[in-house]
Amino acid sequence: MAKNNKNISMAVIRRLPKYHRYLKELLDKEVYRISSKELSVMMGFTASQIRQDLNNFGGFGQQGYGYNVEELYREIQKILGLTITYRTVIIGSGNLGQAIANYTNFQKYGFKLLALFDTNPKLIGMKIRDVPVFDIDELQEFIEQKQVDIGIICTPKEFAQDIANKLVKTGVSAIWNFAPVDLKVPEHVIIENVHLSDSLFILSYLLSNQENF
Ligand SMILES: NC(=O)c1ccc[n+]([C@@H]2O[C@H](COP(=O)([O-])OP(=O)(O)OC[C@H]3O[C@@H](n4cnc5c(N)ncnc54)[C@H](O)[C@@H]3O)[C@@H](O)[C@H]2O)c1
Repeated sequence: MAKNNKNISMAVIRRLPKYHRYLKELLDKEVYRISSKELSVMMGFTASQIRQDLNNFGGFGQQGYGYNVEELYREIQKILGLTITYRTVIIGSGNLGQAIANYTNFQKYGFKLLALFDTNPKLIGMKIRDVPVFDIDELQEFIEQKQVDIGIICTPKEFAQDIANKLVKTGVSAIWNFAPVDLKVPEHVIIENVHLSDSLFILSYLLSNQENF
């Protein structure tokens, strides 16, 4: 059984999605048992790192047996909260908002998309897959009525703080922010930023510092 998840460090938590992904691949290939050494070769972590990480939430490894892939996968799903259904909305229904809405995999992991919002009359009234795009003026009432958990911000950065304030006011618990700006929200609201350009610039640094480039 998992220990109290609150005691697991964020450094370990940030590695869990990678464990989740690799274990899912193993299950898809009908591999049900794996040693920390084999996992380490696959994932590029040391075997001792893997043992340390997985010891954080219960001893799943058995000497001479390795890890039970299915049990470990289920436990990591539980720790990551992926056994819960979340109600989400997207604010900003342009390129990125629509791409996220069209990516059905998030639904499979329990992130239910209820609606998108925008200010552009050409988009309002449209459906992305089967999900409606509403006027931003309807955001507050919608969130309160449908008890939305997560607001996904895909607007230009100039509007992102104002949208975040609106989301906080309606009582959402978490914000997934794609606008390239650091938003200010009260402590009780969870915020996770995805700054794609930060990652791209690291790639640029590595590439431009490569010998022979
Ligand atoms: N497209 C990408 O690959 C990408 C990558 C990284 C980051 N981002 C960031 O994501 C955000 C969206 O990018 P995009 O390419 O989808 O832009 P986009 O211009 O295609 O879409 C933005 C949408 O937000 C809407 N909008 C503007 N103000 C609004 C408001 N107050 N309330 C509700 N909707 C509003 C616009 O009408 C538009 O439909 C930007 O901040 C961008 O920097 C995008």
